[in-house]
Amino acid sequence: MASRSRIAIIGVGNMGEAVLSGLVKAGRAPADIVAGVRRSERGEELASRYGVGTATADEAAASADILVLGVKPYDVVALLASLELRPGQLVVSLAAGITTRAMEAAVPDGVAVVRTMPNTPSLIGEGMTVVAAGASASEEDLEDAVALVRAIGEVAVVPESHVDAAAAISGSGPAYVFYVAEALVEAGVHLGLPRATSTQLVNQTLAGSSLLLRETGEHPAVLREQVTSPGGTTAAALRVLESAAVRAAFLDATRANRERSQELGSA
Ligand SMILES: NC(=O)C1=CN([C@@H]2O[C@H](COP(=O)(O)OP(=O)(O)OC[C@H]3O[C@@H](n4cnc5c(N)ncnc54)[C@H](O)[C@@H]3O)[C@@H](O)[C@H]2O)C=CC1
Ligand SMILES: O=C(O)[C@@H]1CCC=N1
Repeated sequence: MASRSRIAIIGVGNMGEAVLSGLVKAGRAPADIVAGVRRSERGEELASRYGVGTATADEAAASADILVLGVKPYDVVALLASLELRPGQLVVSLAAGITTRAMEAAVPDGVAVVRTMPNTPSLIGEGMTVVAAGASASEEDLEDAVALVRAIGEVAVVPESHVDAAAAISGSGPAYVFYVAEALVEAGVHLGLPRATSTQLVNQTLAGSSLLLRETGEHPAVLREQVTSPGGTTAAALRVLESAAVRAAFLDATRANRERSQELGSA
C-alpha cells in the first residue's frame, strides 16, 4: 500500500522524537507528519522545532495512514484499544516487550501491526532498527514499515522471536556505549586530564572507532589486535578488563535486558 503517506507519531518522548527528527531530516514532508501529544506545550515545542502538525492521540490516529506508537510499553495496548482505528491503517510499535499478538487483539480486523525496535541514534539518521511483522501484516505492510524506519538509519527484518534479543543489543546498545564514554571521561580526569580535554578525546575516539569498524568491515577482534602491541600499554589495560570479567558482564547484562523485555510483554 504505497499510498500510505500520512504518519502519526503518538507519544513523542525520547524515542518518538528521535523517529520524528530522523524522518524530517530524511526529507519526509513535515506536513505529512502529525505528533499525537497529551500536553499542548509539548505540541508547540515540536511544531516549532520540526514544523509538524500536532494533535491529541485520537485526532492524530484519525488523520493518519501509519500510526507510530512511542508510548511506554505498559500504555500500548490500552492506547490502541482507546483509538478508533479503521481497516487499512498500519500500526508500527516502538515498544519493548509488547508482542504483535497482544497489539492485534486490541485493534479491529484489517488493521496491520508491525513491531520495531529502534534506537536513539535515529535522531541523526544513524539508527539501527529491527522490524518484525505481526500475523496481520502483509508483505506490503512490512514494506511500508521498513520504508518508514529506513529513513532513520539501518534496518534488519527479523522473526519476532528475535526482537527481545535484538533490543538487548541495538535498542539499549547506545546506553552501553554512553556508559563506557562516561567511564572513560572520568578515568581521564582521574589521570589528571582537564575534563574538557578528556571529553574531547573520548568523543572522537568513540566516533572514530565506530566509523573504522563500519568502514573497514573488519571483525572487532582484528581491529583490537591492531591496537594491542605485544607487551605494550593496551595489553596491560586489557588484562585488567579481562580480570574484571567485563566480557562476561556483557553476557549477563544483555540476558537481563532480554528477560526484562519478556516481563514487560507478559505484564
Ligand atoms: N528510549 C529508547 O532508547 C528506546 C525506547 N523504545 C521504546 O519507545 C517507547 C517510549 O520510550 P521513551 O521515549 O524512552 O519514553 P518517554 O517517556 O520519553 O516517552 C513516552 C511519551 O509518551 C507520551 N504519552 C504517553 N501516553 C500518551 C498518550 N495517551 N497520548 C500521547 N502521548 C502519550 C508521554 O507523554 C511521553 O512523552 C517505549 O515503549 C520504549 O520501549 C524503543 C527503543 C529505544
Ligand atoms: O530501556 C528501555 O526499556 C528502552 C527499550 C530499548 C531501549 N530503551
